Amino acid sequence: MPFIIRVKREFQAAHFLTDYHGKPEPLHGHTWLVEIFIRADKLDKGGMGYDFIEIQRFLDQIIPDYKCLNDIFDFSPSAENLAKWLYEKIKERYPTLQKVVVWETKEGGAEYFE
Ligand SMILES: Nc1nc2c(c(=O)[nH]1)N=C([C@H](O)[C@H](O)COP(=O)(O)OP(=O)(O)OP(=O)(O)O)CN2
Ligand SMILES: [Zn+2]
Repeated sequence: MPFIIRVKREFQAAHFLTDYHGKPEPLHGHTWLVEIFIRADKLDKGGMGYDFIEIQRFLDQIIPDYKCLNDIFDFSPSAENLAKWLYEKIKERYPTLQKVVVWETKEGGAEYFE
C-alpha cells in the first residue's frame, strides 16, 4: 500500500532571474520553502515509510541556505529551475521521489516531477 512522505524545509537565499522580460532582475532575497514528496511502498516495524528527520538532515546538506543562488548555479535560478535541480539531487538518494515544490514567496512557486 503506497504512502507519500512529505517534508518541508525553509531557507534564505538571494537571487535574480538573469532574463526577466528581457533584462536581469535586481538582486533580492526570499525566504524560500521547499516541499518534497517521496513514495513509500511499505512501512517499517515502527510504521514509518522514510524517517522525516533523516530526510530533513539530507535536505540540510543540499539546500543552498544563506547563499546567492546566482553565484552557485549556471542557470537562471527561478523557482522552476531550482525545483528541477533539487529533484535531480534528491532522486539520487530517494529513488521513489515523486515531486519537488519550491515556493519563492507565499504566493508564487513551482513544482517539478517526471
Ligand atoms: N514562474 C516564475 N515567475 C517568477 C519567478 C519565478 O521564479 N518563476 N520569479 C520572480 C521574481 O524572482 C520575484 O522575486 C518574485 O517575487 P515577488 O516578491 O512576488 O516579486 P515582486 O516584484 O512582485 O516583489 P514585491 O516586493 O512584492 O514588489 C517573478 N516571477
Ligand atoms: Zn525572486
